[in-house]
Amino acid sequence: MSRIASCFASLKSQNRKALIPYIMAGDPAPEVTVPLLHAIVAAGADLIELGLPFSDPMADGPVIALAAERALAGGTSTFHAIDMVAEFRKTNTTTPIVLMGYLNPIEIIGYEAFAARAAQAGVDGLLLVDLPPEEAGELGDILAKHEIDPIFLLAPTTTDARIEHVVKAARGYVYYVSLKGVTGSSALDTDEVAQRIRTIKQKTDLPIGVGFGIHDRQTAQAVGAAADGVIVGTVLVRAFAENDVTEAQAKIVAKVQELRLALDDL
Ligand SMILES: O=P(O)(O)OC[C@@H](O)[C@@H](O)c1c[nH]c2ccccc12
Repeated sequence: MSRIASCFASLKSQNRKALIPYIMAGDPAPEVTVPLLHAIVAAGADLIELGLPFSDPMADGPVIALAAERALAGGTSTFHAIDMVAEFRKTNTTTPIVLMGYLNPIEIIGYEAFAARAAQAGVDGLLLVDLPPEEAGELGDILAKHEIDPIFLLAPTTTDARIEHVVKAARGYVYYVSLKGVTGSSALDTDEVAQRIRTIKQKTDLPIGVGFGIHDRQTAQAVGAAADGVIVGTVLVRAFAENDVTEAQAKIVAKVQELRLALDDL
């Protein structure tokens, strides 16, 4: 069983929901990331989405786009991000890590070189925002060979026919984007999210993680009641824009703890 599958299976057997923080690799500096990964696991993260810095992150709002800029300015590349996972794996062999980014840097590296190195580092999944399953062909085969789960996005506007198609190509979990717009948007309609999750669940047994707009106890509980996991990005990443590194880390840890308690109190 993959690390992602066993993570969700173990949570399910305990009737708990996955807490999935998103952080940007190398934000604001390379040496910050690995200790932060360990700290958020200790604070209650079940799985981590690690952002790959990219210069044109079109699905991201200003908070995460600025995090990518800080990471790039600090010298973090896709390979550096993979090395951070290898470093993390020296002392953590259970928490799944999904790399999250855009296709371009991976095309430049080459699919095989990327996947081989990511798999060796202990990466579990890959989500490329601008790569729909229809276009994943060759990369999909290479990821399968290296046992890296391809994660795909479903949006409020995805038709039922397309949901079927996407979930067939997906492994690990399905990422349902709770609202239209870019990361960091608010205006979460939790009733609509719950209804969409029911529709998706009729078409797949994969766990469903929901992200966009989750930032506090109330939004985590409302979404966590319907989904298998909640993904939280902007409210964490923002800490680095507003504080020095030590304070930012403390705020991120406190927020992860708050969300963990909220999900365990459902
Ligand atoms: O930032 P939010 O609203 O908490 O949503 C999670 C999101 O940031 C994270 O999963 C993510 C970061 N970059 C993305 C690009 C597309 C989809 C999702 C993402």
